[in-house]
Amino acid sequence: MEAVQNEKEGTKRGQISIHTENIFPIIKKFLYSDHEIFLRELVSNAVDATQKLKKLASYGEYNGELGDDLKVTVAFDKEAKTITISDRGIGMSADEIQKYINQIAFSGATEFIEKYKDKSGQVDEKAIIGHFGLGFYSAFMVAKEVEIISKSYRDEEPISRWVCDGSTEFEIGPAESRVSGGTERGTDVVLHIAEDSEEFLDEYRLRGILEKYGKFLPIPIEFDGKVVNNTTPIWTKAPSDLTDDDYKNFYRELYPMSEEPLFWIHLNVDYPFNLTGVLYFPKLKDGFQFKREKIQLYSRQVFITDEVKDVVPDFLMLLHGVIDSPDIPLNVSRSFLQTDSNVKKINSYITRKVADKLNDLFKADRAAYEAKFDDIGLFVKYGILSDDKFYEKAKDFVLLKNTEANGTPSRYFTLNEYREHVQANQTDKSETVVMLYATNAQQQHGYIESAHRRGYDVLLMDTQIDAHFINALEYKLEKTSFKRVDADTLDKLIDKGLNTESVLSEEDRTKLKDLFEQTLDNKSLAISIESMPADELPVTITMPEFIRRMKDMSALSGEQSFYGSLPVSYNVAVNANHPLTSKILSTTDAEAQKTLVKQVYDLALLSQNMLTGADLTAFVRRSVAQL
Ligand SMILES: Nc1ncnc2c1ncn2[C@@H]1O[C@H](COP(=O)(O)OP(=O)(O)OP(=O)(O)O)[C@@H](O)[C@H]1O
Repeated sequence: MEAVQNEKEGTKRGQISIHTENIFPIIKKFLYSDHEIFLRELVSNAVDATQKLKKLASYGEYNGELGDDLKVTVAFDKEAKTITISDRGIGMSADEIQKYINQIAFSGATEFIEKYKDKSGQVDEKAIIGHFGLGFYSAFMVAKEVEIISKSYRDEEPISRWVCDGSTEFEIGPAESRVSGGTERGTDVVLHIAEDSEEFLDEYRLRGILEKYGKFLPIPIEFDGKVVNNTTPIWTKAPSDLTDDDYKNFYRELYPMSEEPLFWIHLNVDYPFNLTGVLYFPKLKDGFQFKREKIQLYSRQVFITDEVKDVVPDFLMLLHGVIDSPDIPLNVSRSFLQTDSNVKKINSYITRKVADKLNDLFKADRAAYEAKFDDIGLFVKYGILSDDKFYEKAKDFVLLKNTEANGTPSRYFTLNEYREHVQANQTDKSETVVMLYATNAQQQHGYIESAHRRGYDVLLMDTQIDAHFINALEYKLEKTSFKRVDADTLDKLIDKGLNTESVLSEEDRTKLKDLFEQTLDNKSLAISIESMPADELPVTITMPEFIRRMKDMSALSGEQSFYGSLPVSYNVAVNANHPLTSKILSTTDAEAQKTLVKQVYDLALLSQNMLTGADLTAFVRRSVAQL
């Protein structure tokens, strides 16, 4: 540290000096955790160099032949233990090599953009990948020695050769020819692979890396005589130039084994950040059997990662597709992504676009939207749960589906429509609209039917996310509560304050309760005698809403929770007004009375799909004996 005496006595000011010898090994080791990245960096440089040449030609600053095949070639030699990346781009003179390569972190790319910014006002920053002036050095993660043989596009410059063994010393001098033997413009980067990196001297491995990172690079990349990339992926084109088939084909290119997507969104922004991409809504099979990490993140057509956790809102992680943004740097780190303001903006932009698209689909063709809703519903509900801004839009297009009633097929409603639909008949004495739902139309059939008989409507909430969804709706919607049809007796589910008269005396009620308690002899059952309409079942088993819902919610989160570990409790409501109840009371034979109690209780279990094993066998025997 150099230090100078400050005016104030005893205080010194200084400047920390960094020595390249010290920092070089650190860069080599920590620049990228993944060594295969070297190829991405070097191929990106070669693509950049080619793009720059095209740019110069378009500005009239390069008048030579561009050649038909402005491609980048990757080759390897197992014997010589080399990997060579060659391009026919702008090339470098000896001075430029000294300037761009020898000065770490002095990026030629940044300088290039600066220089050409004002030229025509249309320098395409997006076309230039490099930004940091560090990428080249990733070569030393796998090579013990690196050669650059380069011929500048300027005719007067001779071919130069630079060699460095990864120390801070290098050699530079003239060369006779390029690696190909010719003297044409462009650059060869020859890596002499270190012993611990010989795994890269393998056709399969190299092709894999090229296909992973370079699948959509804008300049053809040739490996082993074949071009590995598609230089004009659809996200680089204007939506108006694309057909549905183009989008579907591209989806297949990305995910060869997948079913056709439901629909897609073409993203395209250039202010306040740059972003293009196509997001697909996949067909989701059976609730939550989806795979995350399906969205691929690119920066100027270079693949970066498929961990888009911070760029894409969590609830949209189920989407598929690509996002390309030059505003996301190549060497991204998690902590960077989390704090970067562009990333936050991208996140809310994507949320908005998705909401708008869904809204458009809903408005444009409701029937088609409804047909897809079973698949889309998961995104929409998940979005409502996780993002208030999304909810603000989604509340108009999220749909509720009811169960079919007496031959009336089920229908979809928006939140407002549904409220309208049930308000008159399902408002309780505290002015709360009670929305009834079933989680399994088959298992809860008996309860659904009883509700329908009273003219109530029952929603179907049969996806795993629904417990959370209705919980969220209860918070968001005023004076609304959701109750599962079997959460209580109907009079209590929607308590209108109208009590059905009981035909039983107080004494009979106590007697009946004691009789059920003794006969069923189960401490976890809460038995009550209720005055219900005579045409409802003699016994109804219910499961209180709150604990059950909490259990359902914790089941989805997969975590052990307080509610998850609670035992299920059941309420047994005996219908005081049912004729069988009077019959039980008037039966004088104690055994016959017990049999009746067991029988009506088992019937209630049976209707709830809860009668199994030995209890079921006993019930069947008992029933047969009575016939
Ligand atoms: N194949 C090449 N042809 C011409 N110039 C090149 C080539 N490879 C590297 N360069 C020059 O060397 C510079 C430094 O390259 P380097 O990869 O270290 O950084 P960068 O590409 O600018 O940024 P990044 O760190 O993002 O890769 C480049 O900006 C470019 O000017």
